[in-house]
Amino acid sequence: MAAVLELENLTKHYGPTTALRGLNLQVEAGSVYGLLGPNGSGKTTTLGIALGVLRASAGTVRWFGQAPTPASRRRIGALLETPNFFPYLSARQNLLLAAEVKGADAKSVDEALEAVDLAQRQRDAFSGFSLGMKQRLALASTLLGNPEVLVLDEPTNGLDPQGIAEVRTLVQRLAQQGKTILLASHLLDEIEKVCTHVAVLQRGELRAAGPVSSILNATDRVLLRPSSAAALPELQQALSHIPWVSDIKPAPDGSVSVVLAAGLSPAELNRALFAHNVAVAGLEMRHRSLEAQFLELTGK
Ligand SMILES: Nc1ncnc2c1ncn2[C@@H]1O[C@H](COP(=O)(O)OP(=O)(O)OP(=O)(O)O)[C@@H](O)[C@H]1O
Repeated sequence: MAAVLELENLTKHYGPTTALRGLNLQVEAGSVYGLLGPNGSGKTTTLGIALGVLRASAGTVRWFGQAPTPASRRRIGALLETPNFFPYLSARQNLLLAAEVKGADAKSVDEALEAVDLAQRQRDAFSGFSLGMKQRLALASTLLGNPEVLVLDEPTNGLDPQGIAEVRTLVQRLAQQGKTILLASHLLDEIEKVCTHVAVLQRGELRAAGPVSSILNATDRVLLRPSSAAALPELQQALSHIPWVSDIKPAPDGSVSVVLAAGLSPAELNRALFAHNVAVAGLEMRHRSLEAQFLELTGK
């Protein structure tokens, strides 16, 4: 996969405040990359530098393998803050104005309205729109000119639950259509639902990065209940002989939790124990949520 965006060693100082410290990040084509971090962790600064609206104190930005140019900028649609739509103009009129500023044509307006499911409501005034519809229109404005990449800062911020659901569904659909998406959020839930990859930022530093699924899998644990209290030592003994089992931890309730190497399943563990003549009374997968990891990573 080609790298769409590469950030190398980005550092940003705002006077005495260091907002980013040597950030490295690579966004591959076709991914939905989540930038996850608490308030003030540097997400907006990262996006601002990537888009060229902020200047880095040090480090480099490459889009599509090259230093940014006006031509590469046209391949990117961005939503950093809520656009100022005119309340009494229709959705279509607002987008036509935005298209004029961007140098996009009317066909692009039709496509964008279609993409965000507002074609039916395009003649209605913006002021009558629900929060979700307003944000979908904002997303439509990023689609003008049909960019390959979308950069979205907290796209569901301030929305009601219905609006959040609408916007998340839309982001997923745009990703399915092949857009590469870089999205900042402080919501773990959002990242888990929408993103393929995640980078966790804390105080301007990268704490973890990778596919959402591998970050989750890497820390899943399997919980085993021995057939009786007396069988516990035997179970632990057998586990210690299985090379792809690690971090064997007895729990206060008499069960044992372990970590399996990548790609191995609880069923395979059961078979391996059976081969050691050990049968367990229970075996269950405990997914450690991204939230638990995030809290651990950020020391909260
Ligand atoms: N224009 C600025 N002047 C001074 N400090 C700033 C400025 N912009 C951001 N900062 C500081 O830089 C740090 C990172 O801020 P940034 O907005 O990038 O974080 P964020 O993760 O996007 O947070 P939020 O979600 O609250 O916007 C914070 O300490 C913030 O106070």
